[in-house]
Amino acid sequence: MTPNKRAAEPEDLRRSTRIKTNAQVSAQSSPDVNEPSLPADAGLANDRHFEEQYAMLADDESDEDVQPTRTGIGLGPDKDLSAQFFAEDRNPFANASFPNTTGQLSHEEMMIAMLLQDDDDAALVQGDENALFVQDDDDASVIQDDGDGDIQPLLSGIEFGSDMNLSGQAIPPAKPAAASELVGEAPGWGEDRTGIADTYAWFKIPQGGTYTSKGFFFGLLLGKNGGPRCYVDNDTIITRVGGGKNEYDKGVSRQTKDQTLEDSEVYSLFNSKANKVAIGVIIDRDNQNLTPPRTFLHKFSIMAEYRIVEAWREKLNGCKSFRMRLERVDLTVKPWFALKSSPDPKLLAQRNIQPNYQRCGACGVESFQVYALAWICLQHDCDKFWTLPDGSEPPVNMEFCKYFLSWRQPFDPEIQMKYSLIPSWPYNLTISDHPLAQHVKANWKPGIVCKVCKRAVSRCYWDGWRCKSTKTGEDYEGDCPGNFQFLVKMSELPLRAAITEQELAPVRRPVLFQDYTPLRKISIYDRHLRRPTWINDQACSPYRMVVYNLPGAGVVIRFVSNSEINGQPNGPGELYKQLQRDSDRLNLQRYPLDKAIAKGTLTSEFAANFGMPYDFSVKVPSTPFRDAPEPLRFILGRLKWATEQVYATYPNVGELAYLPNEVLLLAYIEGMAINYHDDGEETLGSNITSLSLGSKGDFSLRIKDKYFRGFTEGKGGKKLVLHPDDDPVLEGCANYEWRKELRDRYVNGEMGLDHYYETWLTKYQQSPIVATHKQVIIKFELHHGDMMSMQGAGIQKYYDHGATLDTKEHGPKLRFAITARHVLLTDENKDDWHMGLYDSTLVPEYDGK
Ligand SMILES: O=C(O)CCC(=O)C(=O)O
Repeated sequence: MTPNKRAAEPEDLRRSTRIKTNAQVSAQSSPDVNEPSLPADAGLANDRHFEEQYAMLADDESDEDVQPTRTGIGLGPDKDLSAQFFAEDRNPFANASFPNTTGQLSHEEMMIAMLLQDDDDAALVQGDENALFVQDDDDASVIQDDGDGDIQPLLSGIEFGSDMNLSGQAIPPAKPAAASELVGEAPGWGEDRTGIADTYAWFKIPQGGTYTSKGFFFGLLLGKNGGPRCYVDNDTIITRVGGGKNEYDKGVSRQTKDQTLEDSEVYSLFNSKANKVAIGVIIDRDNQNLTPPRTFLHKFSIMAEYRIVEAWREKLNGCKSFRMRLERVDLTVKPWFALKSSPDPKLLAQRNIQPNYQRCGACGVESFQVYALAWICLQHDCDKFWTLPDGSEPPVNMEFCKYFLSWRQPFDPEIQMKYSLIPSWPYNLTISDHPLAQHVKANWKPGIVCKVCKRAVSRCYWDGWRCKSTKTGEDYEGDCPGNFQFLVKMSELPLRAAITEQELAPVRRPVLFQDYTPLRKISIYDRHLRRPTWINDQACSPYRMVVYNLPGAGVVIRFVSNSEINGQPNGPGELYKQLQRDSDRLNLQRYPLDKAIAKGTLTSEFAANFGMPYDFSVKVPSTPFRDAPEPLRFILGRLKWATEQVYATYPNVGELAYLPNEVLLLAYIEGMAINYHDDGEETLGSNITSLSLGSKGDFSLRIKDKYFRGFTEGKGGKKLVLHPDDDPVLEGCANYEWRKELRDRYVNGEMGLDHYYETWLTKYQQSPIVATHKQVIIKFELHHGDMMSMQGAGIQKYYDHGATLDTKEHGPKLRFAITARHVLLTDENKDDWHMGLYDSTLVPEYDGK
């Protein structure tokens, strides 16, 4: 998705740095003061009712779902993950000189003095038993009875943040307030970002601090530390407008490039502001920008709905970087995360306080004053941009100007979030008993908010949502006190609905290869697609055997099924039905990946393992073959037969003929896929054979990046060229010709290693730039009843593979991929050997017919 780019600077940005014509400038009385004023609608309509909306993911076409990946799992011996890798005060009461000099009345003192003197034309606007709200022509002020009868004048024009003292400074508490000292508990929380991303449609991204989609800004996550000049109190947030141009330094992101209006986070922010889109905010338990500090119960807590008040540019780490100021949409209530001891919210009539504005002498543009130290021009193309009055660069850390902090907006009923802050319940109306309604993305992709403990719960179970921790270790949150679950009965999806082609299976399938497509129509990724080396209808009749030879690595063999095979008793048609009927016994689940960029990432597909435990980057518990439901045993019989055919046909690949003792069942429904990965664990034999049932899958095999490019990327972009003995120079790899020639010369003793590396790098520099994609070599469809075998350790070492369901055609889908492997028997796994044992009484023999 490429969001529309804005051609011109947005109106919103211009409003934040108000531009005056020369005529306006000269007509202005001096000094040019913007009085704090009340808006016409202040104090009205402040009891906003938060209507819950349904957060329907199904209609969101954004492609920002990050597919869980098994990439990098199951790495073979080459285990190569790394390679993969302030201030002239503009207030009317303020002294015009800067800085305030000692001996002068402080700003606050002057304000109080004026307020107490100048009450002649003051009009009582509003009051309650504790507070009187007085308004005169100039100002909105407060006199408050603190309960003991002493009238405490508060600063005119200042809405104290509940956590500020009289001087507007943050009150530093001795230690963070405990969660029990807070007003309430989070309306939603998550123990990992994956759960949050699944559940909250306004933060559908498991990585990064902002969620934007289709040119709008929807959600923000406040991490542990937003870096310098970030601020969070009960009502406001001041933080950077994140973005991709950051690097991390000890957990704090650093701006490394200028941000511009073209950056998606930036234009999305201005779009959302202009369209009055409120955003949802999540906070990390360890956030260090909270004033005063406090602790939360959970790793990630949903804070509230916020409106975007302003965005402006500053300099951070030498780069122009956007910063934003957010305000809670509903200021009439204390947020749940406020301290119980904090004062109750003030009425809105008190809140329309403006920040101080000043016009820049250099560019004539007004900017508001953000920092207490001095007013600074925020017009990014002005010579005085981000410069203190004495011409110096502002320090990295500065206190915020109290008027900036106390600035509040009048309530605006038009400001709404696109998706409910907390998804309403029942949140997903698409869950129904109709058999065609359950095997769609909208029914598995969204997480739910637990009705008991409010945890964000991803769909981990075939039969629904169970509120259980997906994590172990120090962040472990434990299981739901109420064992909350929301279960659905997955009805059977008839084959006729899973397969959308006119025929469920043809009599015989051709092997499709786009030889005559004009080259320009073939994507660069497909240029090296291999034709099968052998197609044979006799060898394993009635299957069509299609073989792809991968020299130096192994073979990929397809057993292409047809209507005859699919209709056999206990054949693919029946097995597809039986697996669904036995689903209660299959214990199909989505499990967290051991190694994932976003902690808690779940496999996209549901999985269950049978036979020997298979140790890979997902911990899937195993059921011994003898306890496996019947269809699994029939399937094992078929996979065993196919494995035998492979060994019989290709006895020379130098591998021992290990028969399967482990079966992994994967179940995919619409929107699920298994990303590129290999099955190259050292604990496995080198044959992997699978059966496909139900909807069509698209299988691809590609050269791993390291072998495709011939080098790995070291620190600072250094190219670490592969040792020639570890570079098979696979057909289809980048720079194939010269790499092959060079390696041959090395192998033949014509050049030493140093000369080899030197020549390699010289040739590489002379060659066209190589993209970091990994070249797809083999691509085919896996239809209902097809089997497929990968034979040879080199295939797992040099290539990775993945499978997707049709992404172009939306609708219910169900595909089972059942993959058999041989787990090597060692002393260490001796106690598990019994799990993989079977004989013909347990596993019916299959003869291919
Ligand atoms: O869905 C498929 O056919 C592929 C399954 C797979 O790659 C695996 O189990 O490792």
